[in-house]
Amino acid sequence: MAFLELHDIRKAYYLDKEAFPVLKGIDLQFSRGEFVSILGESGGGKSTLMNIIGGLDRDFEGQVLVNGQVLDHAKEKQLDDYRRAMVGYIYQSYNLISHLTVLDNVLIALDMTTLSREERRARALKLLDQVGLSEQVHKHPNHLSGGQKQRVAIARALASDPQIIIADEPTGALDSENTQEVLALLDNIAKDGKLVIAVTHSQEVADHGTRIVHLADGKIDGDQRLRPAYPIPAAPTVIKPKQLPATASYRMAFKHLMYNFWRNSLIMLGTAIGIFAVLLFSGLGNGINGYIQDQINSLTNPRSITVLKNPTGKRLTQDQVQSALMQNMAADPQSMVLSNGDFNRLAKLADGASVEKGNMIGGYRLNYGKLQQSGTNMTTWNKSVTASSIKHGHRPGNNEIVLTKQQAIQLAGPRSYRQLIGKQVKLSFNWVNKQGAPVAIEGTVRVAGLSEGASAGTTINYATMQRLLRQHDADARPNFAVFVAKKLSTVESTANQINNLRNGQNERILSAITVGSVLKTVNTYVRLASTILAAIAGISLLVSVLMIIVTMYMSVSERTKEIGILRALGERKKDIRRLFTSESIFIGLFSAILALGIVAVVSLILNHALYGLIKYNIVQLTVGNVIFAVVVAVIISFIAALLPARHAAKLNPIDALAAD
Ligand SMILES: Nc1ncnc2c1ncn2[C@@H]1O[C@H](COP(=O)(O)OP(=O)(O)OP(=O)(O)O)[C@@H](O)[C@H]1O
Repeated sequence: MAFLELHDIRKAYYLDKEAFPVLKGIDLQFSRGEFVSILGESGGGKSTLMNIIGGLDRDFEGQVLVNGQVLDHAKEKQLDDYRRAMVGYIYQSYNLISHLTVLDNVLIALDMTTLSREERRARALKLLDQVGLSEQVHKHPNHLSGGQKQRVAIARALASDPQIIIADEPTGALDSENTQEVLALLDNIAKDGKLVIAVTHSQEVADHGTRIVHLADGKIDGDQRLRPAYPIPAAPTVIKPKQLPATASYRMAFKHLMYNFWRNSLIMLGTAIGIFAVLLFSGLGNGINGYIQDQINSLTNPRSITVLKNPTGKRLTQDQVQSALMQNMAADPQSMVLSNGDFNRLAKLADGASVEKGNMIGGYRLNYGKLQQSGTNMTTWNKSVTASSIKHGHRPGNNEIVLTKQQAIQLAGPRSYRQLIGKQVKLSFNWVNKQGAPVAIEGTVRVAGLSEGASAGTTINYATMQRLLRQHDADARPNFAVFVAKKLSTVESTANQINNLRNGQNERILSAITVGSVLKTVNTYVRLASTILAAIAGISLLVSVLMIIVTMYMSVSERTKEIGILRALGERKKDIRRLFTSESIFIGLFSAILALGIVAVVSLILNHALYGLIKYNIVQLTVGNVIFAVVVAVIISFIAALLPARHAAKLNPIDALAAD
């Protein structure tokens, strides 16, 4: 039984539905140990026949039998396995992969065998030594002569120990000396018991083989045996094939990335800028949010709830409470008075650490020497105010007041405003007595400190305020309360309870103001700003994605021939797809690392530059942000590569090999 049989092989190419028959019924039988030369005029169909024998062409009629088994050319997977296990190719134009070294070019065929890493390397080096290239193994193909390139191709074709070697014009591009050497190598391969089929135009080359088959007009018109086939060795070495492992694709993708290092660096830089924008804006979002919280918390104790009388009886929003308070405080101060009953009810609420009484006045005047200043709101010092809101001096003790920096500047001038601390100022305001008649209040207080910042306020010692009011026979009953919760987590629910306290007429009696609800409003704006920033970052990320897509498409068209070579070696569509997706994932991953580096430097600079101004690190990246950026980078680079990789995998191996 012949090792390889061709039965009635027919093939036509179609141009606008018109058939151009190239092979018109080929019947041939080949045995191992033969060195067969296929001769014929140009365009006679020799390469077409080789593609069919080599399992690259699936579109033909007739049967190919290997070892008595029909090769089902309808099944692509079976042909992949056949090429991987059985066929080694040698081409006229060598078809080496330019970005791999000589050694790696041979190793790619060995990646699809069950040999261990060391065995693969040892075999590749041995084969390169046999073809006389042991000194050149670390060179890239473009540093070799034509003869040397063809010898690398022979070593690669032999690497996985295939039984059939197909050589399409193997000496076509070589001088006579190299031609002789290559022919001797091919003869040696046949001597090892392999089937060598070489296509040639040259009678001289054909005469070196054991048999010449002549092809003319799509048919065999001569089959001449020059000498007997070589005997087959008793126990041939068998190297078992296996499918390409994923790690081999990753390795190759990485090597390609490194080979085009500078070009890829630019692409990675471009992608990194997109990821950097995402990271920076997330970090800024965190920082601004944290800064605002910090500012508010430093001015106001977050566990405190300011409680006011609700003169409307209805539910009020925080804004309504503020404006109702202002109106009532001016028009009818007594409507805002909190009764002992109110305080008792507050004291009974769960989770209360303390309930404090406070007085708040609407309009007042301050006099220092000849200068006067009027203010709109002053409260007694209470637990909702934190000591850190006082930037100079200290909290108001007995007979003391804390002014805002602005007030101090108006009273003492921008240069010497701080010297106001410790000085006496005259405080005057209008209030009412218990009967509701107006009373003018006047007293002298010492400036204890100055508050500064967005929510800086004027505060006076509670006992001092009480004394001032009583001295003038004014109504000294408290008009606000400060409830401090034990836990931050219950502040909002307690505030709700306070808002829901009702009198006998089922009217709401109190309104609660918490810093949490102020924070909520602020956070809404911060979130809005963050969303806008995220959208900008998203756009730059989209540009990055498009860049990767374009790069990958360019890469596929540049590497079309390589795709053909890999398919001829037995790689599956899946392997080709993975080659490109993994390269893209590497780009994404390295871009993310680069972006992290850039954002680390930029945030360091920004934080350093702004710290002096705001005493806060304005860019704050969390581990979550970093993980998110890396994951997003990997996912988008994978998605970006899907279409180009699919396109690469779908290429017809014969067309890919024919690419320039
Ligand atoms: N993909 C294709 N589409 C259409 N026609 C094709 C295609 N490939 C080959 N042909 C035609 O089929 C014929 C046989 O081509 P083939 O390459 O097999 O010839 P060949 O004997 O190897 O020629 P050469 O010795 O010049 O390489 C030629 O006329 C060629 O133009």
